Amino acid sequence: MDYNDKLAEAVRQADSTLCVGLDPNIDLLPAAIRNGQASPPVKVRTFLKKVIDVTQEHCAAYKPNLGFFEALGPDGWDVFQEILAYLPPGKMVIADAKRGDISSTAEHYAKAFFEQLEVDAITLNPLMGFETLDPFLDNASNGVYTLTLTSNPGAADILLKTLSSGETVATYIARELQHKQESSAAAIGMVVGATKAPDLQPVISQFPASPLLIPGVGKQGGSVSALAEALKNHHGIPLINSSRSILYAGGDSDDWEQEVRQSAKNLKERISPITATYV
Ligand SMILES: O=c1ccn([C@@H]2O[C@H](COP(=O)(O)O)[C@@H](O)[C@H]2O)c(=O)[nH]1
Repeated sequence: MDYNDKLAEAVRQADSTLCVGLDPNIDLLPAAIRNGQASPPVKVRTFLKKVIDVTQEHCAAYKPNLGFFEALGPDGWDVFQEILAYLPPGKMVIADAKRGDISSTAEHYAKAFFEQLEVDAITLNPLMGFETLDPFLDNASNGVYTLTLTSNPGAADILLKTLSSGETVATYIARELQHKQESSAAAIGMVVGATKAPDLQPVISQFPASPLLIPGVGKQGGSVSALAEALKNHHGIPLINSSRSILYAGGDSDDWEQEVRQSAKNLKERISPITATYV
């Protein structure tokens, strides 16, 4: 199935555009797991499986961020694979890896993520140029989310700079991605930050059919209502990601799983006016 069809089906099935970010920070795990005797990779595996159990009814997608698994050392890769295998069928799986390199290297990243790990999508960094995306784009069932206007303050350092043409770098990237989509089988999506909602419209309007991956609600403080306004004329399906505000909602409470479940449910409900325009 094409990436955009899989995405539409996942959103329809869950009646949700929520993407749960899987960013397992060993220091923030609930006390009941953190203080146990198991090794850090085992603790992370136990934690994430419980998170997946209690959030799956509320989300369309999961976004594991590779950095958190790599930080576990050699076992981290095994945990990553075990978690991928544990994710329920029908959920979109986006590897947040932010890769980007010359084509002979990028070909190997594409093989690793799409052929070995079999994720649905990967995040890519376009700073080395648009040809670096090519190795990821030959299969219609795959998606890529390209950093376009990121949620962090440093987006102002490059992505919000104005070019001599008068447009921002982010707007230029979005327009180039729209051109690239015309000759690509895979779906080309954009990563845009909810924290940048006031600046989003001129960017995403360059590529209105592009699926969007939107981090920045929750701990980064992005406003859901400002985001809804920015997305008003966008046709590509958005996935709205939150990681820490869901994963660590339970703190050290004995009932932490219920609080994680409730946090995912609450965010699903808050973004439901956005979801409603895509189901
Ligand atoms: O512009 C970007 C791109 C990626 N991220 C990633 O999303 C999550 C956000 O985590 P929260 O805990 O919900 O803040 C994290 O994995 C980032 O690396 C981003 O925040 N902004």
